[in-house]
Amino acid sequence: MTAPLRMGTRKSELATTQSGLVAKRLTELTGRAVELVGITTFGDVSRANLTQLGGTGVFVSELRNKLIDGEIDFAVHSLKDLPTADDPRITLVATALREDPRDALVSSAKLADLAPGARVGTGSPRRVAQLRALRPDLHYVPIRGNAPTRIGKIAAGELDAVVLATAGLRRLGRDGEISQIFEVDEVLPAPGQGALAVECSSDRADLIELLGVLDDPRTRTAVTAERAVLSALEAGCAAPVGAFASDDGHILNLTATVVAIDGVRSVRKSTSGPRLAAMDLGRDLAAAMIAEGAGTLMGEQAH
Ligand SMILES: NCc1[nH]cc(CCC(=O)O)c1CC(=O)O
Repeated sequence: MTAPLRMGTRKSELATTQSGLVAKRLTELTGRAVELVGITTFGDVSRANLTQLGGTGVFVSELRNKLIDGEIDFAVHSLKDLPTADDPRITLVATALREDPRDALVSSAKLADLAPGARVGTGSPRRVAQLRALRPDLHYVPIRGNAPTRIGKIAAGELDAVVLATAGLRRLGRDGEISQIFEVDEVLPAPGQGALAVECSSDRADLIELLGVLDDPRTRTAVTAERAVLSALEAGCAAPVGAFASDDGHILNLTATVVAIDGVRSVRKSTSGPRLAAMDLGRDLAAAMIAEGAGTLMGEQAH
């Protein structure tokens, strides 16, 4: 009998749920059994604000080290948590199972109906800046912790609303608490939001072939374009950068934005082109945004 594949995952409920979905799909497609290996990352332990942790990949590096050591065969991450910098020892072998990419408001009211001065929990500069453009009169409160902890602050009376990814809420079965899903023209999601990433060691040609069955080609092109924007802007997952692409099988439509933290000034641009030119589309769009001052807007909030 073939030994089960060892799948590394963070231990949060969302991470294990997402990893479980990938494991189930892999077993369906290949007949291979999968064993789950729970791993604690620096991002799980540190209580620092994510924007202050310095550098990207706080949720990812430990899992990558274990892939390189051979302790695990593959790892599953939220694609939006992956750093854009390429590590040649690691292969992004599949981009899979993209859920609704949009951001959601968890509250008893829609954003427009919250009372002036209401407290909205989110630590993401991207979300704060875009929400300020819609409701400049609300208080945006930085929060951390997993989704259930964040939502719990509403019942505890600390917050009136929290903003989270619809994808995570659906996967946790908490989407019944959503009062509003933001359209992408209101709040542009983070690059890669809603999609899962499967990584393995670049040395393992056997696994690259086996795990490749998990890849969804349209998700691959969309997230390639979105992440190319982020990479060309030299920004990480804590930057005030939104990007969303959709691939109809021929044409890729891509929109990206950089928003100043005051929510007033922003650069937003769209483009479209052949799906196989995803990387160039993203890179060219970022260059056009920089020409319109996107770099200056990002620089302002770096420190
Ligand atoms: N940065 C944390 C993170 N990484 C992925 C998700 C949700 C799932 C996803 O976007 O795929 C979340 C929480 C959130 O933003 O609500």
